Formats: sequence, structure tokens, C-alpha cells
Amino acid sequence: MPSILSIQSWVAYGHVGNASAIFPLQRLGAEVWGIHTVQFSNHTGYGAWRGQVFGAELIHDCVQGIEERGALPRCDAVLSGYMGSAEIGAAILDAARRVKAANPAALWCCDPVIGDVGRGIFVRPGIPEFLRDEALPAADIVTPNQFELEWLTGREVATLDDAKAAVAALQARGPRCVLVTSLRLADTPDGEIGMLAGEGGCFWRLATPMLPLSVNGAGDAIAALFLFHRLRSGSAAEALAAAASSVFGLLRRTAEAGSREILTVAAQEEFVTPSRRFAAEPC
Ligand SMILES: Nc1ncnc2c1ncn2[C@@H]1O[C@H](COP(=O)(O)OP(=O)(O)O)[C@@H](O)[C@H]1O
Ligand SMILES: Cc1ncc(COP(=O)(O)O)c(C=O)c1O
Ligand SMILES: [Mg+2]
Repeated sequence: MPSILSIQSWVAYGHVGNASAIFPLQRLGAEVWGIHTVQFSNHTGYGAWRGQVFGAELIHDCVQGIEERGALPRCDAVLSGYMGSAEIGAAILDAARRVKAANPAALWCCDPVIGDVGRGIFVRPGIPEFLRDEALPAADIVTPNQFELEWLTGREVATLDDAKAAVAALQARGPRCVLVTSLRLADTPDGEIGMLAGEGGCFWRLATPMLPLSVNGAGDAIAALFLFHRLRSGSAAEALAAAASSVFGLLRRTAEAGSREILTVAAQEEFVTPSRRFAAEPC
């Protein structure tokens, strides 16, 4: 089972960031070393929240302490997400470099949390630029949504060909493996939501029914699950199918319950045995 260093936000109430990613990974058997970039009362999608963005020094210190335990050679991957400030980016980049120096086979999966269609950019100034200019070239896996893919590449993504070209443009700048979430393309049927994965010159896509809900934290769960299954199987197609199936089950249960927060705990069986399995198709 992998050991994963997960550096992202923490919320006391609800499930985004590490509070969306850590439990599913543990439920699947992974060892997770969680470092929090912020501690907020709740996610920012509510429009109001309390808490603190942590200093980059705290993140740096925690990584150093883990290093001093001699644990970094056993770290299989770094997972990063919501950062809170651009300075924290440098600490995450440093963590990824230290892990890779200790274990050259380790992967950095960077979820470039910038914003969303509709909400626009919801992170502090400097973070999008850091992700584009410094994180991308050093990451192995990136998991943008459609809005983030467009922002990172400066390309409009309206068709499948646009999406593939944008993924290839990202890969040319560093990450070998890309997962695009929440894809709505010209040929996406009404009532469906798509995903696209690219690795090694191949592409796979998958669509699920669109559920009547709008939640936060699904992207953080899917990045964690995609990383876990990519580590386990070595295959982006398998990782796409497994992660999408689990998140669909999680969100279906959430929609049925009419919950504003994803049911990470109540729907935990979906991480192990998804109630409905979707296949990834080459495209
Ligand atoms: N309303 C929905 N219906 C079905 N699936 C959804 C819905 N919202 C999110 N998802 C699933 O969760 C995945 C990640 O959510 P997304 O909103 O893209 O993440 P992010 O919050 O990072 O933008 C999507 O690719 C999709 O598979
Ligand atoms: C604190 C925090 N972390 C992470 C996220 C990212 O959530 P999502 O998975 O929906 O992109 C958000 C989004 O609102 C947030 O407020
Ligand atoms: Mg996201």
C-alpha cells in the first residue's frame, strides 16, 4: 500500500481539501501524511468562513520533521491541492523535490486549484501564475477542471480536439499524466458530465450522468482517488474508471440525501466497491 504526503486545505466542518482526500485514501488502505495549508471553519463556497491561512514556514517545518524521521524514501507520492497563498507554493515545490530526491520513483500529483466555470478564479493573486509557471514543469500528474485547463494553457476548450490539444500542450510543459474533470464539450449530451485522461500519447474519456447538485470537494476526492489508482495500476485509463465510478457513487448518495456537503463518511463503501462502474473509452 502506498504512503502519500498530502498537502492541502483543512476544514473543520464539511469535506474539501485534505478533509475530502485523506479519508478515502485511508479507507483504501493508503498511509497518508497530511499537512494542512489552511485551517478554515468551512469551504469558501459558502461565501463566508473563518480561520487562518498557515505560513509557508509551517509547511516547510512539517516536511523537514518527516524527513528527519527518515521517512521520505518510503513516500510514494506527493498530493497537493488548495494552497491559501502563493508563498505556500514554494514550500510544496520544495517538499516534492525532497521526496523525489529520497525516492526517485515518487510522483507529484498537483491538483491546480484555481477556479471553476461560473465562479471564476477563487484563489489569491499569484497562485494561478505559480501553478502555471513553477508547479506544472515539476509535476508528474495534474488534475485540472475544464476552467483550469483553459486558464493554464490560454486555450479555449470547446471540442474534444481542443481538449486533447490542450492536454498535449500541458504535457509538453512537464506532467506526463493529465486528468481533466467536469468537461462539457460540444458533443457532450445534455445530462452528462465528462472527464478526459491523457498519458503516453493516448487519451481516454468517460461520461457519467449529471446529478442535480453543485458541491465542493468532489475535485479533491477525484484527484486523490486518481492518484491512488494510478499508483496501484500504473494505468491512467484504469485510474480514470475507478476514480470516476467512486466519485459518481459518492455524489449520487449526496444528491439523494440533499446534502450541501459530500457524504465522504456515509458513502465510504463507494471508494472500495462503487455501486456503478463506468469504463474509460480510448479516444
Ligand atoms: N453535478 C455533478 N454530477 C455528476 N458528477 C459531478 C457533478 N459535479 C462534479 N461531478 C464529478 O466530480 C468530478 C470533479 O468535480 P469538479 O467539480 O470538476 O472538481 P473541481 O471542484 O475541482 O472543479 C467531475 O469530473 C465529475 O465527475
Ligand atoms: C478551503 C478549500 N479547499 C479546497 C477547495 C476546492 O474544492 P473543489 O474540490 O470543489 O475544487 C475549496 C473550494 O471552495 C476550498 O474552499
Ligand atoms: Mg478542483
